[in-house]
Amino acid sequence: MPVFETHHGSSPIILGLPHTGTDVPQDIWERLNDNGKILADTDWYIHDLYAGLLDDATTVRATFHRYVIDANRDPEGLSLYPGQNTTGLVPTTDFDGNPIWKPGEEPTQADIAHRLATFHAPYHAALAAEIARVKAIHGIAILYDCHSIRSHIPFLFKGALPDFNIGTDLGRTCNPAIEAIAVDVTANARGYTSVLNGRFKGGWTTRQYGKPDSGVHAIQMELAQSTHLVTEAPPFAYDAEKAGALRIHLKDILTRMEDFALRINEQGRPS
Ligand SMILES: N=CN[C@@H](CCC(=O)O)C(=O)O
Repeated sequence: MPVFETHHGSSPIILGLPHTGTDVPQDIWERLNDNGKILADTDWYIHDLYAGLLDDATTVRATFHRYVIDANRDPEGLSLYPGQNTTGLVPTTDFDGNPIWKPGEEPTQADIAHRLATFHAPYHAALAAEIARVKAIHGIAILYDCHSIRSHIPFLFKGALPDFNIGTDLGRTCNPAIEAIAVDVTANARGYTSVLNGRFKGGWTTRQYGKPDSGVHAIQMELAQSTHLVTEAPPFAYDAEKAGALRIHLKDILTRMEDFALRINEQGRPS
């Protein structure tokens, strides 16, 4: 079972998709409790939502579920938000704080080490290789990490989440012009709400790869699932009409970021 899928595109944009996978090996599946087996914290359909928005963007998609191991967490196990509720490298709870493993079946240190080597490391080796390949072509690479989450999760945040949650680790992970594109498009998207570096500031992926001084820019987009699902509960069905309206804005963001990267590349070329 391949643990990731890649499309080697020609665009300067790379779409990271760490949380849309639903594959769980049988031996791990048997250790999940009934709550865990709902796989509630999946970024449902996010790869479909972004499909075809750019002509030839690179995509790197984890096919394994985040309950196997979370590709958007520090492999050393460091918390994304020390002191706040969040989920870990191999989560023990879902986003509501409820256990996902049968009693006595929580992952051991040996399990975590095995899953790091089998899932997390190969996914990130593929992502790093694509970033290097794209940067070699264009002199710049923009990693846009695609996420979604339920809009109401009291364990993680108060009230309702905005529709678009842009994360750049307080501006550290990309050129300000790239951040500004996401802010401008989402602020002007009628009927939608948005925030920059609110509750979701960018996960480990964004923080790890976003090194603007070296030409690698990273930005995370966390979408409220109410923008493209029928309901944010099982069976987590896709709402094609809502998604169609949302895709217009996502396409605008990605197209403008691609144009920015191609322009920078042109300007940076020796004459
Ligand atoms: N849908 C996923 N959300 C991300 C959020 C990362 C962040 O805190 O910015 C995650 O848990 O990995």
